[in-house]
Parts: sequence; C-alpha cells; structure tokens
Amino acid sequence: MIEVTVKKALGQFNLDARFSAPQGVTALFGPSGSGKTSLINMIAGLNVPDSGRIDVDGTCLYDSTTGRSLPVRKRRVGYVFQEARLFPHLTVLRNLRYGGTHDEAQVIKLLGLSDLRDRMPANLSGGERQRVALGRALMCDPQILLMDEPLAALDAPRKAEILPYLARLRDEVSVPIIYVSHDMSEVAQLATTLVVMESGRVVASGPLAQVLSDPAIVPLVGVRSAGAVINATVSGRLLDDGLTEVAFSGGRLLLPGNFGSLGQKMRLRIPAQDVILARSRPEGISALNVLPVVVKAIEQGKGPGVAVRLQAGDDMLLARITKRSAGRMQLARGQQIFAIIKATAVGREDISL
Ligand SMILES: Nc1ncnc2c1ncn2[C@@H]1O[C@H](COP(=O)(O)OP(=O)(O)OP(=O)(O)O)[C@@H](O)[C@H]1O
Repeated sequence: MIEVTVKKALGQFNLDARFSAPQGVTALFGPSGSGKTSLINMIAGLNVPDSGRIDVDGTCLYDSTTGRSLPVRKRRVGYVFQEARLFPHLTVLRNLRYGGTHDEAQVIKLLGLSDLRDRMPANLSGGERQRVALGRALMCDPQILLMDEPLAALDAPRKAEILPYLARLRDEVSVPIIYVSHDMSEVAQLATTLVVMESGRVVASGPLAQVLSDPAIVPLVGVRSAGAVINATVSGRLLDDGLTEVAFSGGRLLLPGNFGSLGQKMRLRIPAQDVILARSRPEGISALNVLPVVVKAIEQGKGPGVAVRLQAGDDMLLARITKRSAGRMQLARGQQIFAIIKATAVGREDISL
C-alpha cells in the first residue's frame, strides 16, 4: 500500500497531491508540467515536500508532523528514467551489479538478460538498455520502483517488446511500482491503479477500469486517451478472415489479427471515440461487433461532446458521441441500447496478453 499526501511550492507552481494505491502498478498520468516527476522525486527523497506524509508498505518515508525524512539511500528506491543511464565502460552484468546483487539469477531470468550479460551498452538496442536499467534498479532490492516515462524514448516496436517484461514484473515481483506516463495505451496495458494529475493536483484516482469508465474522465485525459479497459479471454479464431474472437462478461468481440492462444486472458482498451450507439440493433452495417448495453451515466462536456458510461455484462464501456446525437437519440439513464465497435478500432497497442 502506498499513501501519499504532499504539498510543495516550486516557484510559481503549487503541488498539492494526495493518493493511495494498493499493490501493483500505479500509473501517474497527466499533461506535461502537471507535477508527475516532482511527485515521484518526493517519494524518492530527491525533493522534500513543504508538508505531508509518505508511507510505502507500512514504512513511513516522510512525515512533516514528526520531522521524519528518511535520506535517499535509506528509502530503498529503484529509479528508472527515460534514458537508461548505463555506464558505457561496463558490461551489462557489471552494470547490473552496480545496483546490488539481490536475486541476480531471478532478475536476469525475469528480464531475459542472460544472452546480453557480456555485451557493452553501446551494442544494445534502446529496449534492451531499458531492460538492463530495470534490472539494475531491481538488484538494489527496492522497496518501491519508480519509473519516469521509461518507454518514452523508444519507438513503437521497441515499446511493444519491453511491455510484456513490465507486465511480468507487475505479476511476479511484489514490489510496488509507480509508473509515470502520458501514453494511455501503455497505462491501460500495465496499470492496476490510475492517478490522473492536472496542475499539481490529483483530479482522479482509483482502480484502472473504474477510473477509465467514468465519463467525467474524458476532459481530464483528453478525447483521444479516453476509453474503457476490460478483461477478456481468447475464445476463437477466424483464420481465413485473420480475426480473433475474445469473450468478456458483456459478450464476444471480433478483433483484427491472430494473437494469444485459446483460453488466454487479456486486457483490452476500447477507445471511447470508436464506440457508436444505436437505439435498436442495426442491420446491414460493416461493423462486426454489436453489444447490448445499458446506459449508466451521461456526462455533458464543455464542447460538442457527451461521454456515456455503458454497462455490458459486469463490465463498463465508455462512448464519446456528440451532444447532438445524444439529443436525437433521447439518451437517458437506464435505457437498453446497442454499442457498435469496429474491429479495427482496437489496435495491437490496446491489447495486453
Ligand atoms: N525546482 C523548481 N523550481 C521551480 N519550478 C519547478 C521546479 N521543479 C519543477 N518546477 C515546475 O513544476 C511544474 C511541474 O514539473 P514536473 O517536471 O513535475 O511535471 P511533469 O508532469 O513531470 O512534466 P513532464 O511530463 O513534462 O515531465 C513545472 O511547471 C515545472 O516548471
């Protein structure tokens, strides 16, 4: 459990943030300059708050009321930055050991580093370098891992290569992770808890699926980043059509590509702007996925948009349509309607196996 309540004036900027998060990956999401790095630097001990309290798994790192502020080296923090910051004159193994020697064999296995052990950093790809930086952070036996946009400098294929390692870390190592990012597909693949920041404040926080299906989130994360996350299972294959069928509590969806194995569990992000709504079941349309849903909430934006929370089985979806369409459809809470999702709306970066 992580519990953070901090205040700090940084020049003209006021950080006044509070959140708590259980085990797993806590994503800090927000626009540039919203205070994400300042906040994790306070957890690391690199910045001292003006007031507040920081607890990680029962250890108090900072408490302004008692004057307690553990020095950086005693916080047992593993920090991974956007750039790997490896020592160029040391092999991968020596770079790893620079962090410490905790669970060396397990860390090397977990991050798939055994073939890279004797390589020099200059001969590694960007993704491999980040894996080594991650390994080095783990070898110091951290009580918490802080990652500040660790994938931001990588291109899409390199990102896709490293994300499964991060998911393994989340599932197999019991170290809480705070993960700063402004890429929602990355966050949707990894996070357990989502904390959204704006102008130094936490404007939304909670379990990922819950926060992302809240219609009020759309203006906070932006129309393009809004979209619900659901858990599904690979349930079939249409090989001739190059489609995969997945099942979730609200029905079945056909998605492009062949991914996963039958029965494999996955996480799926469905972008809100790609969900179309209909009062009756449409016929003769090209979209492959039509789901019966119930309108749970409607949130009017400041502009022409409306965000609609939909219940599909036990899961929640989010749709972003225009105010004009909502008016024409006479949308109301409790209504039974249909959500239409184009198969191609869900990209490979929205699927996490
Ligand atoms: N020591 C400081 N003195 C004055 N202002 C500061 C200081 N440190 C940070 N700031 C300001 O605080 C704000 C938040 O910065 P911070 O780096 O925490 O944001 P961020 O959300 O991590 O942004 P990015 O995504 O661009 O990294 C910025 O406006 C920054 O200029």
